Amino acid sequence: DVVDHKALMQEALEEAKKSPPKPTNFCVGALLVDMETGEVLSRGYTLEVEGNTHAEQCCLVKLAQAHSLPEERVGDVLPPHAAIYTTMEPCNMRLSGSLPCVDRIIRTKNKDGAAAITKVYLGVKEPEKFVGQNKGRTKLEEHGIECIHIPGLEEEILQVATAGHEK
Ligand SMILES: Nc1nc(=O)c(N)c(NC[C@H](O)[C@H](O)[C@H](O)COP(=O)(O)O)[nH]1
Ligand SMILES: [Zn+2]
Repeated sequence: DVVDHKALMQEALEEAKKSPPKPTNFCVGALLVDMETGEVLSRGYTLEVEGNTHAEQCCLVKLAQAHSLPEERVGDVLPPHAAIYTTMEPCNMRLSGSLPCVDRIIRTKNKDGAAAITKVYLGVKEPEKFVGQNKGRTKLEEHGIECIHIPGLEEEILQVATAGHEK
């Protein structure tokens, strides 16, 4: 395999550590990667981009902005096999009511209308603290987007993710 999944998940965790802790969300880090070359196309962490933004959302919007595109058109500039590495599985519902990352990932199509992001690598499932069980993986799989758990970093990912929560 040309890419080292655990090394990329570790890089996503390094992004998560940059996120300002908050009691009402999780500190998450994410990468957007070209699966054929292993090149990191974009990185993001929770709240990096102004507004109440998620790590996966930041990856998408930063790359779109770099090409003067709206977030929903980022697929235009993605390679045929892009993947997201996120320390926590993409959200499927957000207490703020903002568009969940599962929907942002699904709507990202390339020029011929196919899903531009075909794999999601996740470090941990979302703890059932804010929105109960996250059914996002099922929804992604229904849209042909494979979700793969990369084990080994769970403890540190959760420690970083909940840094803003009262002990
Ligand atoms: N995958 C993921 N990436 C993130 O960057 C992030 N913050 C969460 N967090 C999921 C959690 O369910 C939501 O943070 C709460 O539901 C509050 O919703 P808002 O974040 O305020 O929209 N999950
Ligand atoms: Zn999200």
